[in-house]
Amino acid sequence: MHVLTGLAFYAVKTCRDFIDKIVRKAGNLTNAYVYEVGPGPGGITRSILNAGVAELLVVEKDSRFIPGLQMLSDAAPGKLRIIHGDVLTFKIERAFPESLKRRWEDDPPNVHIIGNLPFSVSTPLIIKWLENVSQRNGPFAYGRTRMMLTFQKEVAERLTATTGSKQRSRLSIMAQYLCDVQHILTIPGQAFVPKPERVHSIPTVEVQIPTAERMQARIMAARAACSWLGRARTEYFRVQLNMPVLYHAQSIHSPSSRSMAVMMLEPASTFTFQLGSSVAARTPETPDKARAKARSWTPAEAMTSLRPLSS
Ligand SMILES: C[S@@+](CC[C@H](N)C(=O)[O-])C[C@H]1O[C@@H](n2cnc3c(N)ncnc32)[C@H](O)[C@@H]1O
Repeated sequence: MHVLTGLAFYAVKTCRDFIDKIVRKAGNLTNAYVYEVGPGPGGITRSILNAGVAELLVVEKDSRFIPGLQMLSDAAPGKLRIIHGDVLTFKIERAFPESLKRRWEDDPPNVHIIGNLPFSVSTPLIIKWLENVSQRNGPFAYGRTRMMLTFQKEVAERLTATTGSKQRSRLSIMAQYLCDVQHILTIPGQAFVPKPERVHSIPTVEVQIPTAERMQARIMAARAACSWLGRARTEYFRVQLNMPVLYHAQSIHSPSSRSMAVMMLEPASTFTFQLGSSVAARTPETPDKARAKARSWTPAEAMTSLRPLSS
């Protein structure tokens, strides 16, 4: 049993079969390059190594875990690379061979991120990675790198919250705009040591990056909606929810975590995605042509929730 004081630490202590099951959810890892964040005592690490990976790179901040990880590395020569460092600053984009890189529109690269995320860093880390997705750098310099991550219940609920749900938040909008997020498994609280006081179950969330076409459709959609509103230059518009919210659609093209967080509110996103799909289907040529066509688009009741910003 691993009990550490002064540190938010929950290791998966459950049986090997269950940990293997968690790892299998990441897909076929044979010959894959895997980046594990916060391996701790190496429970998940062992299962990843058993899956026949080409290389597993782990980043662990706490020096107390390094000797145990070193023993695992000795038992699997050339397979496990240990970095004693911080996942928030580690540059994974330089860690794996260049030859693994794929274009965004290609199938995902054979690179996977797996982690039972340290609770204290889970939110800043996922926001950083979402920003990396939008800029196609960091772990996404390899292409649409897949992530299978375990979050505390509250964070997972926000990541997967659908329109209208109570947990719907900036994080939901940002994650679901940039990725397909799927809740794949819930790890029961008793599977952790020490048993979390407040958390009864730990959902594991799979995050996949959408294809370039889907991404393009979303961008066109948002542009089209802005244009329809007749403010193509400034691309500001107001979304009427419970209270009016102003956001800058330009951010869609160069989203930062902060601006992403305040845009793509549900009525707009639902509507713009519908509109965008129609526009994309009719005018597959360029966003500009799509935008021009969008001006003549007559939206139905959905527009009652969207109002042009009065100057
Ligand atoms: C929730 S535990 C998970 C341990 C193990 N993966 C498991 O599932 O049993 C989180 C681990 O992340 C490590 N950690 C915390 N913050 C970190 C950071 N900024 N960079 C790297 N590792 C970190 C902790 O030391 C701890 O080992």
